[in-house]
Amino acid sequence: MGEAPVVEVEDLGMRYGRGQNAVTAVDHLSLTVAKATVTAVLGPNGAGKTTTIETCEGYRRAQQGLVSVLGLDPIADRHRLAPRVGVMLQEGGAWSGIRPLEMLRHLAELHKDPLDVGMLVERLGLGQSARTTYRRLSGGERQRLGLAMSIIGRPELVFLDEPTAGLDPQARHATWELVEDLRRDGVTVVLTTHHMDEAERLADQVYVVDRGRVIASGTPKELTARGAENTLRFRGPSGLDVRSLHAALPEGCKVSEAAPGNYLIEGKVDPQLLATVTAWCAANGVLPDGLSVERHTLEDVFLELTGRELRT
Ligand SMILES: Nc1ncnc2c1ncn2[C@@H]1O[C@H](COP(=O)(O)OP(=O)(O)OP(=O)(O)O)[C@@H](O)[C@H]1O
Repeated sequence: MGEAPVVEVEDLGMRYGRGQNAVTAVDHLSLTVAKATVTAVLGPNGAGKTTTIETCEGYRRAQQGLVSVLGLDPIADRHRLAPRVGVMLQEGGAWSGIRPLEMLRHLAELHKDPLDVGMLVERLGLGQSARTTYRRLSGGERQRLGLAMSIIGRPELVFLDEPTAGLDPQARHATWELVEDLRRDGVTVVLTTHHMDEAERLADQVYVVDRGRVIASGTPKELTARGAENTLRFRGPSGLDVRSLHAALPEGCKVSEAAPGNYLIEGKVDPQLLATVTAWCAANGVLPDGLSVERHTLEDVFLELTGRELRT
């Protein structure tokens, strides 16, 4: 038997409003989070990620199903959970007149063994804004402060709602590194994101959510290994005879001219297939330009499962 899950959501159902105007935000959603792992809840806007995570944080009561956090009930056991769980909300969480440095020092005093305030300020690039009042901080600065506030007390478990939304690349990377350090220190992290690269980079386990339901789950590797294996692309003159190319390839490969002069081959892309394609090109006097074998991404997985782009 492995260790008990840190977070367990079973058959969660959540609706907003009543009667005809009711909106189903979360629909029979189940997920399990193991200790000292990073779990990403990945999905487009409105998929139900925030509602799910807010239920785990004890801000909303589960209308259907069960939610357990560190073996406790997020609402009934709120006071026992508070010192053990860090929460980064999508919006704010600090008073408008307070400065980041004051806020962090204040929180540090409330904890027995806080992280070093200076280290957090430095790592999250908050040095410049450490003495600016909260109301004057940029969205990205507020977000980085929110992250610092959620982890300063060395929680066992952290919930991060869209931790890198709107951050510049440098701040995104600083956030990712911090999350990786948390995992290394044995902290369990649950985050929501609509960036598949973030889920691919950080998560041990990904739950792909759409319209309130989990439509796929697994490690990033497992998820991207399913369905169409790989894609081979090349550019050439437009109007090549794709039927002739298709006939040269093993059964099960799809060939298309995705845009004029842009050719796409989907299927089991192996060295043999690559050799067949280049031989066909040679026989037809075509010099393939920009020939590339592309890995299946979580973005492709989402597209295949829903017929829609992830970033909506
Ligand atoms: N307070 C509310 N009242 C009514 N409907 C709501 C409320 N909060 C969320 N919803 C609806 O519930 C659904 C799920 O929203 P939720 O915020 O959980 O999704 P999300 O995946 O977190 O999206 P985002 O990435 O935009 O935050 C959406 O259709 C949303 O419009």
